[in-house]
Amino acid sequence: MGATGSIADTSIQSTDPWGRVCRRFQNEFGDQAYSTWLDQLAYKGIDGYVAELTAPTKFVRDWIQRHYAPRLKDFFLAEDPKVKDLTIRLETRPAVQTAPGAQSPTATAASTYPARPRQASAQQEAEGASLDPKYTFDSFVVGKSNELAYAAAKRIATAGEVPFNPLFLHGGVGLGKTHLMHAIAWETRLNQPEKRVVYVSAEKFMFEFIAALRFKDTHAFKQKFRNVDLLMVDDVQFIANKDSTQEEFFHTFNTLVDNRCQVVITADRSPTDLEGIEDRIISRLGWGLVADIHPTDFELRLGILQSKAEQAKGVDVPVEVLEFLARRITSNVRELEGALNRVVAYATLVGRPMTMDMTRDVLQDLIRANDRKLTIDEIQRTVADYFNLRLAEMLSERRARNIARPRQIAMYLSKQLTSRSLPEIGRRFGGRDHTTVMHAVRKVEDLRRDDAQIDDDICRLQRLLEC
Ligand SMILES: Nc1ncnc2c1ncn2[C@@H]1O[C@H](COP(=O)(O)OP(=O)(O)OP(=O)(O)O)[C@@H](O)[C@H]1O
Repeated sequence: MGATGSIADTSIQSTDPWGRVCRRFQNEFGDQAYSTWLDQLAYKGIDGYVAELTAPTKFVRDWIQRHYAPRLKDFFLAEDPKVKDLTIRLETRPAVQTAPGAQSPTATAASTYPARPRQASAQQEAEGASLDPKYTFDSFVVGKSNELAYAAAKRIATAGEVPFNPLFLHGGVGLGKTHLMHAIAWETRLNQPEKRVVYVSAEKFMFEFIAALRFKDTHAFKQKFRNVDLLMVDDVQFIANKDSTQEEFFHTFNTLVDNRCQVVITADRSPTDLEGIEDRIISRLGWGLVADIHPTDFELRLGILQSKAEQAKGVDVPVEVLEFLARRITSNVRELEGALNRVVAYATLVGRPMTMDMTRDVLQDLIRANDRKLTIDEIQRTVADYFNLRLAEMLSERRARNIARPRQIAMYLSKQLTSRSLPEIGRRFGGRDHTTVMHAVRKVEDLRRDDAQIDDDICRLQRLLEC
């Protein structure tokens, strides 16, 4: 929050109208709405008869415009009779800087929100608040590994017929499943506010179900989860081996799908790999569209970092630091964000420009944890991809230079970057002799000295292979 934005700052309240506008807002809409929405704005002053505010993202700006702008104008007018209008401009702020070391919260609570009047009540706002306002489609960076999941999620959030039900998103930890679900919820709220949307973690679904059984209130529970247009259940693997919860989930799921209400499910693995979940449920989960979010590649990690770093206004993050992070922190996006936050926070605190040495120092532990052993298989695939060859082609007997050269480079990299012996490498390259590998290694060493283009290709490949 900008210096002029905090209502806790009493000196501000007494000297400009913003503090008092905030106080009015908080009284009318509640603490939750204040901290979720208004606290994100910065007050810029009153220009003539227009009160000027800025918002950090398009999403926050649009939301406030739609839901709160008329009341905000009233509040300004009450403070200053000159004010006839209100503008909210977009001004990105240093999001990574303000939350050093913090990881984005993962919403776990159920959030239910029926279609709401333009002016939401504080209670309704509090219910919606477990959705993270940062998790929108705008802030989701799309790459090869997540494009199907993104497109399917977007499709659900946009009005119109959806040709698949349910949508089952799966992928490893921290790859954006929850982010996409929240984005669906936010976007649906904007585009189709009449829809009843429920987002719930499978864990919360189970706890609510158990509570309903305990307090003999299963009717209300069923009403809540079956009387919706869009149900999203996060981390469904959680209900593995929980028999009665599974049963209830199955009925809820069937009721909704039979009524053509959209269901979105996420899990850390594909339906067929889910263990401890009944076969009939697994089979139904796979009926719609199953979209896998694959681990990120270097380009996507770099894209995500660039997008986060752009928000870190006032902190200059050198490209080489971004590339270094994208190369070395490969585990998941949550860890990647955490790493950037840590370096930004450190540079800000010590007041020094960010350098590679600083980055290596600050992230020693993370870098060590992300060190991994490259396999010959990965090298072969990366090299084949890089030179636009099929893997089988590269491993074949063909001697045409456009195939033989990449093969030699892959052999060279296998020798450089793994601890495999020459005969082992030969075997992995279609059963070739160790002398062939030795020849390839020498040849590539010579070429690197004489041919700048080849040297450049190999440097790029090494970077791609995260070495
Ligand atoms: N493609 C992306 N673009 C921008 N941010 C991303 C992307 N993918 C993941 N993130 C960010 O990474 C963090 C982790 O994502 P998220 O919580 O959605 O992961 P998840 O797949 O639900 O993980 P888990 O299995 O732990 O629940 C979030 O801060 C999210 O915003």
